[in-house]
Amino acid sequence: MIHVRGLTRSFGAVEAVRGVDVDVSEGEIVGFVGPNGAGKTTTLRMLTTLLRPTAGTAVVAGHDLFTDPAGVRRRIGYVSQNGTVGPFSEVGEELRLQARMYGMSRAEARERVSRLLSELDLEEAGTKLYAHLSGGQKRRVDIAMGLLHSPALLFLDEPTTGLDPQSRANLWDHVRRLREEAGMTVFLTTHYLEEADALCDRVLIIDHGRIVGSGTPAELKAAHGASTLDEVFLTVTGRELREGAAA
Ligand SMILES: Nc1ncnc2c1ncn2[C@@H]1O[C@H](COP(=O)(O)OP(=O)(O)OP(=O)(O)O)[C@@H](O)[C@H]1O
Repeated sequence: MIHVRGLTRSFGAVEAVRGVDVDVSEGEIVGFVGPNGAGKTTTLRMLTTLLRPTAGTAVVAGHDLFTDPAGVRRRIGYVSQNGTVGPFSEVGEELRLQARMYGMSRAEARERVSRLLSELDLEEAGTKLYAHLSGGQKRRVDIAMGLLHSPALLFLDEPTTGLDPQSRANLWDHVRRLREEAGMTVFLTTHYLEEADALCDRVLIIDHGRIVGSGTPAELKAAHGASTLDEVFLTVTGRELREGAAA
């Protein structure tokens, strides 16, 4: 679903991403972790066609990132940290409007949105303003927005940041269900290593623009003689993720 070699992006003298290789298979949930400024968002923005790489090759969801970015966009969903729904938009209406922009008829849009709202336990949220929802509901609405066109591959940028533990667990249940019921491939960034450990099939660790660790959580722990991913992270980056996050 993702095959990337040597992906690179500089901003002037700053080498944000320095030759990253990524392979993600269909149906995998892959966690992308790293300290602040490590290059996660830059990588995500490149993989989702929002930022042009300086170098590298990449096939994302079956389309070449460089020669067919529109093909990539048709098959992926991207949920950014900020979301895209206006605070004073009525959730259902906004989703239906967006569905119409994807070319659905009025009836198809109504059907698609009501199905997504139901799948994401958002039935009650449909008639509310986005600003009036809980943090967890907002994140699920953001995800619904990213799923309208039934993408095969979903990118989530820190989907659980700022949520309380219960809402985080609930969100993860939904992410897992997307994979189980729709066969969705999910590539996400997170600052919570215990979540990545419990929920990701594989984890990629990026630091200073390079991949410094990759494998299943079990493989990573075994390779570093660690009992938690936090310990692995400390070993490969020389610091704790939360320290990085706070910095
Ligand atoms: N538009 C830009 N112009 C200049 N430098 C940039 C730009 N975007 C990112 N950078 C730099 O590139 C590096 C990687 O940033 P990036 O946002 O990808 O990191 P990150 O891992 O996503 O961090 P965070 O966890 O804070 O979101 C940083 O040094 C950052 O300052």
